[in-house]
Amino acid sequence: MNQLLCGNKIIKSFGAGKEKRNVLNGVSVEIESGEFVSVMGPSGSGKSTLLYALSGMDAIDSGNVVFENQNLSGLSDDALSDLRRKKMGFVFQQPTLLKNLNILDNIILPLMRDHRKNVKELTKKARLLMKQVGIGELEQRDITQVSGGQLQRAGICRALMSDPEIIFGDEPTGALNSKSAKEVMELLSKINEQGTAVLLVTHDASVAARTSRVLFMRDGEIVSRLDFPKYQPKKHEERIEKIMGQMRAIGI
Ligand SMILES: Nc1ncnc2c1ncn2[C@@H]1O[C@H](COP(=O)(O)OP(=O)(O)OP(=O)(O)O)[C@@H](O)[C@H]1O
Repeated sequence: MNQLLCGNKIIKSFGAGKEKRNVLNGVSVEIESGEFVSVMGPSGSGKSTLLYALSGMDAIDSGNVVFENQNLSGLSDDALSDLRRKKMGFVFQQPTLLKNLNILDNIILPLMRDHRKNVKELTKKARLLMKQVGIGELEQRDITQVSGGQLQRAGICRALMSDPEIIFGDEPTGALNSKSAKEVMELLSKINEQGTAVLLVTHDASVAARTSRVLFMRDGEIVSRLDFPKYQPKKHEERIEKIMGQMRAIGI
């Protein structure tokens, strides 16, 4: 596999003067093309901050982030947002969809800037994705007229519109009931099997158990990791046990 994303000795602080505090303390992480990786750790350990640093959403104090051999800090703001729009997809705990647009328009909106003349093509693609994730009937619905799980699936369709190399998920199942969470994880697994790398932050060992590598964070550092073989449903509980055991062992 090829290296897709690499963070080297990332330091990120918040605040200034006496209030300044390092939230990432020299974290290094490598993600290969097509990998499925999760990040776990206590609240405040820096998981989301790491995700935002690796995706170029937040600037870092020192170290570097390299995506497909490009150092993100060497890119102009325009080039960086272009790269993010074309190569990265984002799925958040609460999908940031617009209330005055229906589901379909929300899904195609981010790419309208690149494809002004291709609304028809974008619509076709969005419809295909919606069908694949099981929300094909909902395109005209307002975002207030669907369930949390359906909304998250719409968020995933939006993230997939540009055929990204990687999807970043910040607690993508955090606001869902366990059934919807399981469905969303099945969907992310399917997307990963089709070749898209997925990096997600989660508090849920059952979510992390679907991934093939779990990174454990504490105080702004990756303190441990677990690598798993190809996912097998019958080994799910065993994987959860391993993850919980590792967390106990390192005291998080
Ligand atoms: N914009 C910000 N300004 C100041 N402090 C921040 C900012 N963003 C995050 N922090 C602080 O950085 C630390 C790490 O936050 P982060 O959100 O990365 O943690 P986390 O591990 O994802 O936590 P959680 O599991 O609760 O979401 C926290 O102490 C948080 O308060």
